[in-house]
Amino acid sequence: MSTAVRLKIEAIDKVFKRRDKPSIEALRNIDMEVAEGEFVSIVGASGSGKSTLLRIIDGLITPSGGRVLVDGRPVDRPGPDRAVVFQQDSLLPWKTVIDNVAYGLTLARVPKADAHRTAQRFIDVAGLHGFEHHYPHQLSGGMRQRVNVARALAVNPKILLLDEPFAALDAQTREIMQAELLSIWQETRKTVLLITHQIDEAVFLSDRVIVFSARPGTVREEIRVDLPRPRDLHVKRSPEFSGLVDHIWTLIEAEVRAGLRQG
Ligand SMILES: Nc1ncnc2c1ncn2[C@@H]1O[C@H](COP(=O)(O)OP(=O)(O)OP(=O)(O)O)[C@@H](O)[C@H]1O
Repeated sequence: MSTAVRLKIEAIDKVFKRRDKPSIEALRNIDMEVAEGEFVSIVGASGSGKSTLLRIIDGLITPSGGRVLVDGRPVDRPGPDRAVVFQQDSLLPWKTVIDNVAYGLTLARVPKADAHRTAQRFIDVAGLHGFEHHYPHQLSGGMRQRVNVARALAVNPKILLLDEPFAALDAQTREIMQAELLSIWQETRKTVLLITHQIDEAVFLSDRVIVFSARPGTVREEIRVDLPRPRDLHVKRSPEFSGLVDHIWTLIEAEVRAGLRQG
């Protein structure tokens, strides 16, 4: 595996200033790296600043201190090198699947035939072959999220940022989507940073899991996941898998209790 650093987070702090109310320190001195082609997840208690960090990486929020580097170059605004998938799908309801997936390319003035060819490739990768001309309302929640992932990949970003992409799905669909995401990742080998509340999801998908402390979010621990790849859902029944999940659970539980004591 390549060890080139694709994403570097250097000493990121974030304090939200609020009118007539105390400021909120969301993140404190976050340092982390994601290698090219690596799949990394961040887990942590609610309010530990995970989404804030993802938005800083995407360039939607300005940090109070520190910087984000992609391939060694600082970034401070959204750009085509980073694509985000959020919990709620952001598909255009009046456009078909293929036009939704091709949308970013058309905005970048890629000729329609080329845009559709690329879109078709990622529709196939995402297991949506045959649904190209459906509209979002004709699809299930899981399928809509696959369209979102296909759309994010179609613009060929260097980094795919996933913010709780399956949180709105039921438990069974969510498990299937985890396996689908893994096969998409195995095929494309994108650099991925995922935020999730589900510890088992993080362990199943990732090369590394980063556990955040309660607010202000700091890196509490980094856990390498050495489960063999390619993985399928059966790996969740292995003792190694359960051991990792238990360990992360214990860390987060301690943070949640510490957070509750702080109020
Ligand atoms: N725009 C904002 N203005 C003020 N406070 C904010 C703003 N955005 C986030 N916060 C606060 O910053 C802290 C971190 O929020 P964030 O959403 O990043 O946490 P999170 O770890 O993603 O939480 P969750 O897991 O519940 O989604 C929270 O206390 C939140 O209320």
